[in-house]
Amino acid sequence: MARTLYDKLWDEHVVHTEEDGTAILYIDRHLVHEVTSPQAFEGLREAGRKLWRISSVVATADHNTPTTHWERGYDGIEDPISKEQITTLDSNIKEFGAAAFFPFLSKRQGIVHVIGPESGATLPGMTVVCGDSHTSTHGAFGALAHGIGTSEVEHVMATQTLLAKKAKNLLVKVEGKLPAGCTAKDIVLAIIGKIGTAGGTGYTIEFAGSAIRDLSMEGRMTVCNMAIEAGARAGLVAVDEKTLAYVKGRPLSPTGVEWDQAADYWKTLHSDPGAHFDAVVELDATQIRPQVTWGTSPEMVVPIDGRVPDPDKEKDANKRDAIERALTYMGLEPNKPMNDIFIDKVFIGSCTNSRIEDMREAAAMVKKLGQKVAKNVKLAMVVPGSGVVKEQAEREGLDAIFKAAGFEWREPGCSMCLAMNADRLEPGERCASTSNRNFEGRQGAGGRTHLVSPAMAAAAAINGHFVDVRQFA
Ligand SMILES: CC(C)[C@H](C(=O)O)[C@@H](O)C(=O)O
Ligand code: SF4
Repeated sequence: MARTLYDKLWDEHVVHTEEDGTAILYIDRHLVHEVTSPQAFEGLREAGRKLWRISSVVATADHNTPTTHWERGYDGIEDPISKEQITTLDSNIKEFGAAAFFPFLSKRQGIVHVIGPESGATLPGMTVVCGDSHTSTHGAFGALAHGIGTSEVEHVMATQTLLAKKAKNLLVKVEGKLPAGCTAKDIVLAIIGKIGTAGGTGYTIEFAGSAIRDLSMEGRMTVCNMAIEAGARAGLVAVDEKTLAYVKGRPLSPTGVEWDQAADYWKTLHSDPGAHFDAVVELDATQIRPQVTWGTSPEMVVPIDGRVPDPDKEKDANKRDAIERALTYMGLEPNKPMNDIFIDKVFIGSCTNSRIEDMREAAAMVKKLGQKVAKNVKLAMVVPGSGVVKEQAEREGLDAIFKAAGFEWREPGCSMCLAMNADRLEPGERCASTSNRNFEGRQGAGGRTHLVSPAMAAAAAINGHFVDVRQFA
């Protein structure tokens, strides 16, 4: 029978299925970070258990790590809770072991969803879990990847399996050539704008179509990263030659005969012709414009040449309330053109957009505009997703472009994506951010977040307000 990519990955990992559909799924890769692992390790310790398969664990510290003053070492971590989470991860990995550990200050440290693919820990065909909702990112490799809760983290550590129920299949097809100036981020924001943040609930989304195939692996990761913001726990892209080319030669990738065998199998990881999807959504890539969120949910998004919505034009009372609440929080007037919105800060980073291609995209825009960060912008920061990305960007001279224009070039980590470290918005501050969540208080209490692509963020930094980057393409 013709199967979807999701069906294939599921079938390959099911150990047992109960009559009610609850299944036991074998887990190949367990990514671990400092926020959601302490209680799980503690649980193992209390029960006198070990990791079921040490070689499946890859760990890093990312959410709490500072992005400045690494020369001060652990003393540079000012918040005591942050420091404790980071040192606890160090001691847990020392006690329990891991296939690879990239601790704070190490060269390959970085955001878990950046270092997984980068180190070859994420491979096609795997089941990948992590106590983190943006684990969906890894689906870009044709891997079944999703976030799990802390008690599930302990379950996977102890048994290498997870209790799960199969989701339905949703195909999101994006066909056509993306206009110049538009990026993977604009594709995924446009998808969420269309289907809403609950559109993917209960589904695993396969992203397909020529516009997805045309994306680099970095772009596909950006799209899958936000599958969770569309309500789906997992997003997928079929394996192709780009997937194999990205994976080849990574530190944890197979080599020699094992590579050949794996690659033969990986090439089968696509939906069969005629496979059944429970729902299909289609988007015309040629119609996509640079996207900017105006509200407090990723679905509250419009194209840059659009306007802040007017609640008076909304007939549905609940939706009208939601718009009004969001506008009050965001401090925005109805009908205001998006390109008239001035900003206070710019954050280029996060597991959505902190890979080398994102750094290049932002730096290219800065170079093209040839000016400094606008006077009204108090802080424009670029936070590479990992030490490896940072090093590569520096080899290419991207840091120099940013610094010359007045951007701060920081150390890797989650940073101002969710403000668990010292990087945050002050109440009322407005930020152009390349991250994935614009919830109230996400980047600091009272902070106002607008989600955009790296090119859009860079152009906003220079102009002091949002601008349509298509004019520079
Ligand atoms: C801290 C972690 C549990 C959380 C997540 O699950 O996604 C964080 O990474 C986020 O982006 O909100
Ligand atoms: S960068 Fe942001 S979204 Fe990604 S894992 Fe870190 S906090 Fe979560």
